[in-house]
Amino acid sequence: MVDYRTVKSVAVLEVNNPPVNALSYNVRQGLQDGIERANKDKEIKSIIIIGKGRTYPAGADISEFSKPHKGPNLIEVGLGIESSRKPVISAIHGTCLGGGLEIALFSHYRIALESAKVGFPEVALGLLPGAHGTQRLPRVAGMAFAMEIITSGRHVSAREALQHGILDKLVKGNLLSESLDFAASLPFSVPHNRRLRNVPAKGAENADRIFEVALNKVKQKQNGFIAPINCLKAVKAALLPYEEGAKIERELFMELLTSGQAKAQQYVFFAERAATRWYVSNEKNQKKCSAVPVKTTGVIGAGTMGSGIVVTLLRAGLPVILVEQDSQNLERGVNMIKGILQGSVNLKRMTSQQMNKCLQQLTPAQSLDSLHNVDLVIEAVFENLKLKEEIFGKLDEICKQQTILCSNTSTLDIDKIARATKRPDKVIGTHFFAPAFVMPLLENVYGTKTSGETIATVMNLGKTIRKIPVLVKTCHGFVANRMLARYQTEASFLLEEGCLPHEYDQVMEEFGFPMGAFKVGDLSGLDIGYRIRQELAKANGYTVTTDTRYIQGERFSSLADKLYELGRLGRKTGKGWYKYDRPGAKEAFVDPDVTDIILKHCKDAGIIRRKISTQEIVERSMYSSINEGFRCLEDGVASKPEDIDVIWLHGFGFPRYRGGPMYYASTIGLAEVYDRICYYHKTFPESSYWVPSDLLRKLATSGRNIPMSDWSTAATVNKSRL
Ligand SMILES: CCCCCCC/C=C/C(=O)SCCNC(=O)CCNC(=O)[C@H](O)C(C)(C)COP(=O)(O)OP(=O)(O)OC[C@H]1O[C@@H](n2cnc3c(N)ncnc32)[C@H](O)[C@@H]1OP(=O)(O)O
Repeated sequence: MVDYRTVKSVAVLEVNNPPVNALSYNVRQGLQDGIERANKDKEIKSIIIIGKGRTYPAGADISEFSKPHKGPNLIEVGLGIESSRKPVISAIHGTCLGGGLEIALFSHYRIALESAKVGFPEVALGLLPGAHGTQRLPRVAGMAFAMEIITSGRHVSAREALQHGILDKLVKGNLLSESLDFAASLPFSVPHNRRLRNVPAKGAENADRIFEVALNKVKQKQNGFIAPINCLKAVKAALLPYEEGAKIERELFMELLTSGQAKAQQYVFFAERAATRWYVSNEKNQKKCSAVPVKTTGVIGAGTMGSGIVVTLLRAGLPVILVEQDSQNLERGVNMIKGILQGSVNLKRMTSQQMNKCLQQLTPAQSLDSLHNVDLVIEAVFENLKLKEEIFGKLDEICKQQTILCSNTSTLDIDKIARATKRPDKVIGTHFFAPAFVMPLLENVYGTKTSGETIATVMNLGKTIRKIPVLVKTCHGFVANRMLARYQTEASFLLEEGCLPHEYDQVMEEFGFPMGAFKVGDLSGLDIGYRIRQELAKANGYTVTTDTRYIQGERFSSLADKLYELGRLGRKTGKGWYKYDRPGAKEAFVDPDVTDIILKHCKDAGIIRRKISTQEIVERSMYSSINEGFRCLEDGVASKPEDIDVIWLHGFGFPRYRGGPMYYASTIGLAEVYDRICYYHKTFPESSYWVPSDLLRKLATSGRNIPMSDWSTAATVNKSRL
């Protein structure tokens, strides 16, 4: 795991633990042994630590955090490096992160390739840099920079790291030979100030103010997370004598390590990577199927969704033909695209040149015929099956044989859309989330006949356009909207039973969502849900009015439709579940008119309102969704619980420190979740979604604590084998 060799009078310790040279037990042991051996060897004058392959160590081995500790810990290894009598140089390339950067800061010198990145991403794992990183970074880069880097977890370019004193030298070309030259230029002994423990933290004079500013920022931006706060406290402790600061860092680290948040965030790290791996059958899976190249694309529909998708494709360097029949709508769409890109320039996320390059790749068009030669088309028109079937039928005639046809539908059956073509193997759903140029999730939806090649291509496309692609099977609403429907329905029933929109939203925001369901409703527009309900009614042969209380025996709340019919469409009209200073404004105010509408609605329907507890709001919102999540696993619509969690984290802003709804259920305990679902089923028999999922029942009553990794297989085995 650490190869030891000598080059003239230099010992080279090369970490060899692919893919990212994580500091696993064997690596730590190898580094400790290597430093000792080099110090004992009279011929050796200096020591270089370097990574083999793509990177310098990118951090501790995250999978070891949940296992019993083995071998020397990172601090022991680091202290061994610092106390080495012979100078130790860290030679950095790739991503030098977390524990990797700590090893570099224990070293006496740091030299790096210009392309390297350094950083402390521990905060994203619910941790702090617990091997003295919080004590050492302020000693080279100052309190303010250390607080910013450690609480944001951002990757810092080598150039910026050099400017802030984290690196001593940048080099080009061969890192090892440059490091050997550097080593040859060093004195034989280690100067006092090259051992960072001997250096005071920079910025001590303004430390209190820096801390307060940083604390306010994390409270605003990372509300609910405990790690950023502990990170700040630990960095502040760097003002104390070294041993005292390190002791405080240790206490704050242990507090985090044993917290539920760190466990959830580490689960998310692996879930995000697992979600991009896909398996449908022995023939259709990631290992067997290759993506076809996508060099040219088309998007149909220049509305908000279509324009957002175009921006995402352009930003990834893909040329796009945007088709919209109506010239005014096309112009509006192109202006929207320009506006979004200009916004990125204003925020310094891209340069004007990059924006112009993107715009050169955009071809507006009014006829589908212009798509005849593209590799992949994404249809993003209004959510109407007939319209989509018509468009896919035409595309099938127009596009070359190999073109992959994607629908940005959020609910409709991909098999039905595919049947409108003679190439169902090349038809797939690509469900983007609004705003498409911001939201990281891409829910890819395969139909019965979608080929493995088509799936591989859109999963690959997801990565190319910097989204997190998750694969699910077609059904009404797929995973995201199928589960969300339960969440939203329960929210509307809770209003009827006793909550007000702001009371509900406050509870769910305290749970960790960035916005409660009613603020989200106002943001998306109440007309969207209204149209979907009317379409659904039409398709299923019933009518919905503001007096409707039941639909086909199921309880229904018409409150949202009442607001719609009063012209309260949300932010865009300045009135929705809340009121706003003006149309388009962001700040929501409680509106007494809405309270009156709700109270009258309840009175007319004969509903006696009651006080509803926080626990009931959270349980009904989350457990109804979780029950549906288990059904998705049961039906094979989702292939693993991680996929569901990633969909909620990146599609709906589920709090990362709770892991996702399925992980959250595992922390509550499936037996408890199942009991409460049974209780709500008994209490609300007119809402059939409370019928407990068979899979959940099997898992919850198995008498064993079945790990999440076995939930999907449990869907296919009978109870006796559980
Ligand atoms: C008393 C003792 C106190 C001890 C205190 C210890 C304090 C130190 C803590 C830490 O160091 S925490 C870890 C900090 N580092 C990170 O968080 C980096 C995480 N990794 C990444 O951000 C990325 O992987 C990357 C390095 C930027 C590379 O990205 P890329 O997209 O190229 O590859 P990935 O698909 O993300 O990863 C490839 C492969 O490697 C696995 N992996 C990556 N990092 C780690 C890790 N630190 N530990 C274990 N495994 C890691 C990742 O899961 C992928 O695996 P597969 O999915 O391919 O199986």
